[in-house]
Amino acid sequence: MTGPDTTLALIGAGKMAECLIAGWVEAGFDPRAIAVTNRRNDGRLAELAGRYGVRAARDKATVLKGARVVLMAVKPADMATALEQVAPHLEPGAVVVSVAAGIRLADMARRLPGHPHLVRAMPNTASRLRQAVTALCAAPTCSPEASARARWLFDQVGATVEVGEEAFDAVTALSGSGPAYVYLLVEAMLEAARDLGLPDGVARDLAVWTVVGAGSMLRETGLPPAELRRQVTSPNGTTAAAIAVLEEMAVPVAVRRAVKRAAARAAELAALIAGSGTASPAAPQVPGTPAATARAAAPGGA
Ligand SMILES: NC(=O)C1=CN([C@@H]2O[C@H](COP(=O)(O)OP(=O)(O)OC[C@H]3O[C@@H](n4cnc5c(N)ncnc54)[C@H](O)[C@@H]3O)[C@@H](O)[C@H]2O)C=CC1
Ligand SMILES: O=C(O)[C@@H]1CCC=N1
Repeated sequence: MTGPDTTLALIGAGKMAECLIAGWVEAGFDPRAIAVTNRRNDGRLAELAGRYGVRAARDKATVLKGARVVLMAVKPADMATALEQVAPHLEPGAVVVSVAAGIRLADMARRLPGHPHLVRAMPNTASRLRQAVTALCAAPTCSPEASARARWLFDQVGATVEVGEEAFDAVTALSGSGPAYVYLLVEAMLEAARDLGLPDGVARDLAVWTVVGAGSMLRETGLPPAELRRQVTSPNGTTAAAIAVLEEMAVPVAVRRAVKRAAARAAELAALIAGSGTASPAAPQVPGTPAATARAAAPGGA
């Protein structure tokens, strides 16, 4: 599946990098065409090399040699340093793709002066199973061929969609972070199932297939989620009783607020590289939540 044009270097060997590597190898990508590096020499590189057969090296010059795609998979706070380390070793035609939340194309360009082929991407961890959705946006300076090269890679691990850069914080909040919202819901469903006396294994199977089935219904029928929900909800039945509790507890309001807070946090993370110094390393609490209220009430709290 791969040739010299898709020789790929990953900068950062964390969770997102591994999900992408797993997806690409599963897609038939030659693991020897993938090189990965990491900041720390803590066994992580050997682990990935052993698990997937990829090449791994601490030295950036080694992994970047011949790379036609350079995937930046470090945390937003580490992006400035990582880009500056990469800059001297880039092949002229390489496309540099960042998957970092918040980091803007203009911020990448500042750290890679004179390098035109820049792409932002927001995948999610389902790339491990080739079921991700990835949003992409290329810099205006990026050649169509380089942009297509980047998109092709993400096509191998799920669906892709091109969006304007102004949409990226919203995309990050929706589909980048989105799997975690679903997992939280399943965690709570499983805790309730245990309280109701269901064995853990049975409950997990039931919950997993429920989520898979609901996702497939959304995808295959194309119906609005409200209509699909209506089909489940018999008047005065069990679902109606459950939904009444969720609405009483303002769960839909909380979810809307959570997704918007994630988007706002992406915008704050942009400041980490822009150097404005306004971003806090940890996400601040949403005003009105118990933790935020407690902090605000504490001496010196804000
Ligand atoms: N985890 C997720 O579900 C998703 C993460 N992302 C983005 O992917 C990026 C990575 O996230 P994770 O994999 O979750 O984080 P992680 O903390 O698991 O991995 C980041 C890795 O980068 C390494 N690193 C830091 N500075 C480096 C440098 N200068 N050179 C080489 N390696 C360096 C760290 O040692 C670490 O192993 C973040 O920017 C995040 O916003 C995007 C979509 C989903
Ligand atoms: O939580 C984060 O900041 C990253 C970006 C999207 C998913 N994980």
